[in-house]
Amino acid sequence: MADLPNEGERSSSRPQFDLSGAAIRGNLEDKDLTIVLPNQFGDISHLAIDIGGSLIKLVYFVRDKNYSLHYQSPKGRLEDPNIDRMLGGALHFVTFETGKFSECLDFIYTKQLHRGGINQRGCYSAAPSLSKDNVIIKATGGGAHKYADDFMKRLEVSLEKEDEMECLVAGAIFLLKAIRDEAFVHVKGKKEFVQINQNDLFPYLLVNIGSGVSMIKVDGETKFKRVSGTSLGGGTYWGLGKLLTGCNSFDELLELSQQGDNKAVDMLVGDIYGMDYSKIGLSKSTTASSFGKATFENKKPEDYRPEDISLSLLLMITYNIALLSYLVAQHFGLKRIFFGGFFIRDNAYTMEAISNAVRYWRNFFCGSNGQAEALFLRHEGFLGALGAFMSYKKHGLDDLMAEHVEKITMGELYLAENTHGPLLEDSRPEANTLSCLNIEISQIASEMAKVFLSEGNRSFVAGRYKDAVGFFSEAVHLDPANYIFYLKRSAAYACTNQYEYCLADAKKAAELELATPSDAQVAVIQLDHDKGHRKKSNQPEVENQFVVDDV
Ligand SMILES: Nc1ncnc2c1ncn2[C@@H]1O[C@H](COP(=O)(O)OP(=O)(O)OP(=O)(O)O)[C@@H](O)[C@H]1O
Ligand SMILES: CC(C)(CO)[C@@H](O)C(=O)NCCC(=O)O
Repeated sequence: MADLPNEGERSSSRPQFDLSGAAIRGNLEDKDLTIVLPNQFGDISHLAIDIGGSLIKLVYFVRDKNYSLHYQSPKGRLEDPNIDRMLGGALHFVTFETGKFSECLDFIYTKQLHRGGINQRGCYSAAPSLSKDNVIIKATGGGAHKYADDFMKRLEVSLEKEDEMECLVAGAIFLLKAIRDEAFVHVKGKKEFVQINQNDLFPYLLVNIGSGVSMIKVDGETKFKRVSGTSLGGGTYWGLGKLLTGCNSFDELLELSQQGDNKAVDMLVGDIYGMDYSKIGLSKSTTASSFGKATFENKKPEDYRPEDISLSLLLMITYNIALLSYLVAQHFGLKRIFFGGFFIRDNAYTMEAISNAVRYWRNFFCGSNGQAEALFLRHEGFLGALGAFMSYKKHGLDDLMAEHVEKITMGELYLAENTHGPLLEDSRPEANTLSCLNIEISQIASEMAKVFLSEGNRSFVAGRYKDAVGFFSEAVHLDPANYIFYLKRSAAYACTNQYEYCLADAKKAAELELATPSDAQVAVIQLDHDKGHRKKSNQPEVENQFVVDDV
């Protein structure tokens, strides 16, 4: 087992990730993207973030004994205070809209992810006494630069910036090398998972369709170059779609496209020729000009159905990105094009359109000799965040023993009809992605406060009064209306000879506890008495009567 770092020594230099046995938790039909790391025994950094033009992506690790291959629970072992450090765990994936940045900060704060998170038993996964100066979070994307000050102000953490392209590449390589059932092709509406021979992975083209599009030629783990890009991206679909249809969310716009008929908006070859233009290989149903029909029809914008507009826009964007990608791949002689980014949104229609376009241009240019193929990744939108996560310590995937990386056989087919709906569903509500936006923060805060309360109690009983003050303060911060937390902190302050604070907290507790004033009032009297006593004897003795059971 890896040596454990000293508490409080949290820096960017971290023990190696143990990726052996890494696997996606759900089955192939699931949207659950949680990645289980069953053999991660050493300490591990808990949060990385990718702040893009449209979306913020979080990846965080939570230890969990259920995911440990080696975990046995003989009686007594659970009492080992170091047990948490020996367990495996899982990587969780969450997104927020960049425009709702403060909700993301609330989420991180409430879960205390910036301080190492809370483990299954409700304890800090990292050092509770962590010096705030040491706390860094790996971050990538443009927002890592733009929002660094906000992180410092709200969470008192520094963002350690990692280059966006490096992170995209590192994230993709991690997924392709370590995770089974990650990559797939889309054929006739179905996903077909593919086994990628690790010795034959490079070179490939990585096309990340975010707000804008980056095309990266990847020749090796650290050998890559951004060879092209286009501003015609996910932001264009969502931005134009919003303006033209009045939709309130990306998912609503995408949903509309499913009921759309692009022929109602697009000018087809048939509209121009009245027939196929077979000499150059264009059938009459081919789109000749996206949105072109509006030029000759005497209609107002509101006469066009939002469904048709959405589909026309979706096809316009996907076909053009696919064409550009194909041409770039062809130019560099690359046979695989991996498409990532949240624009894809696990949407069957989008993937089908991209795959068909790549196939069409491959046949057009190379006939049956063509090899270029479109591939997709289940963690499509999280490449950058995963890359940032991996960068805590340049992990060197080659160090992994080959037999540790599970190889996949051809996965079961995935039915494309099921690909709509929320992208990332998780059986546990706290690990949901977009649904996190609706999370009841105050309820979580109250639960978290109880966790801090019990940690405080534990420290108090163990005589670690300063730590107890820290824990009870966190509880007060999270749930300032609960008198118990002030009462507890008051007791802890008494033990550290901070009588002014002790009395102030006891009074606050009495003030809050209107329903059953007796507890708090007794405490004030008791503390007033203790204060006098201790001033005389100078002994930090406080009776454990204040350490009552958890609320
Ligand atoms: N809930 C959503 N809200 C907004 N956009 C969404 C949503 N779901 C999917 N998208 C699509 O995903 C795109 C953003 O993808 P992604 O998160 O990969 O890029 P980004 O990091 O925000 O952008 P960039 O890398 O260009 O800064 C949006 O432009 C939109 O097309
Ligand atoms: C600016 C970035 C890299 C930010 O992620 C992305 O949005 C992008 O690649 N846009 C396309 C820019 C261009 O090459 O025209």
